[in-house]
Amino acid sequence: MRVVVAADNAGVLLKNEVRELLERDERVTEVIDVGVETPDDDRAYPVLGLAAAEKIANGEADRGVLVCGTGIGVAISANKVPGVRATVAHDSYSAERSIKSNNCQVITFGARVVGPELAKKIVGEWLGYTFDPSSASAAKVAHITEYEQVHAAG
Ligand SMILES: O=C[C@H](O)[C@H](O)COP(=O)(O)O
Repeated sequence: MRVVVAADNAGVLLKNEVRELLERDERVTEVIDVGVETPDDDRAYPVLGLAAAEKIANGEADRGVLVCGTGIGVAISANKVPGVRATVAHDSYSAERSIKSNNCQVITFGARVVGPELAKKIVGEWLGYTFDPSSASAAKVAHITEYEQVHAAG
């Protein structure tokens, strides 16, 4: 599994901790870090969230972990990229259902909301979940995709 990570300056320290976790996880074949790398880089969260989501949309990454102050801004941004489903998930159950119900490729965290140990525990669990395309949830996700395709810009 190839995982893209990104954060703004509010989330960079947590993102870097998650990146180290991912780099040690045998289920992860590649970690792509689109930044920021340090807290003095003040590029805004949409820049990073959109860049990461585009890696998924263009097939360079399978999943993403994005961090900002709340997790909300990067989730909104990532969801603007066609084909990408992203959500903030600060608890195990939501993280699990984000895959099994919603086939989200992206999980987001708020570094001002959740501690690093909880976030890393959730990421470890999240890596183990897969979406079942034959499940009852598949048609619901397909409804979103169909809307997106019908209303695609351009
Ligand atoms: O959702 C936005 C993030 O929490 C970001 O890190 C902080 O944004 P703000 O500076 O606009 O509050």
